[in-house]
Amino acid sequence: MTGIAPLFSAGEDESLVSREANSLTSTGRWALTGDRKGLERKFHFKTFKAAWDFMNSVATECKVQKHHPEWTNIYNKTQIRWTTHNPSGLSSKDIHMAKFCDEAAAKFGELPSSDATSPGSKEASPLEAGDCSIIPGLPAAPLLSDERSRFRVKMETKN
Ligand SMILES: C[C@H](O)[C@H](O)[C@H]1CNC2=NC(N)=NC(=O)C2=N1
Repeated sequence: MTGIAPLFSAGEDESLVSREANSLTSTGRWALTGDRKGLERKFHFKTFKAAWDFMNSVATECKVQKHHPEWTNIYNKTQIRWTTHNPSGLSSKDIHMAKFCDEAAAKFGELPSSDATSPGSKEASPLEAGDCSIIPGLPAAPLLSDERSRFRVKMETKN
């Protein structure tokens, strides 16, 4: 793969994590995050229940791995970012969880969706997809603290 190299979590086998990250991004589904410290992708399911069951199965593996996602869910779509907070960067746990997500999503009937591409693409984000959209144009995987305050501002300006 050409393209930008990840920033690895300290102590990682960089050539191994790099190869595995490349193989995940080469499918076109996972993308390196803007800060190069993580991988992210969207998952699209038929129903909210399927998305939620998928997230529950990922959550169970999170407990096993002691590793946690940055994610959002809106209706039948889930956007997930895997990055390691400490030490900061991309790690083998992120790779493991990304692969786990791909396998779990298939089990829960992930839809082949043109929308399930890298978040930076021009495709519609879950919020733009119209299903449960409250604020069109809000980023799909917001940093919670930022977006909560943006949400408040939006709500306040309505009154
Ligand atoms: C003690 C515990 O294992 C750590 O705090 C874990 C928890 N989950 C984690 N999840 C992620 N994504 N990055 C971490 O550095 C991390 N650290």
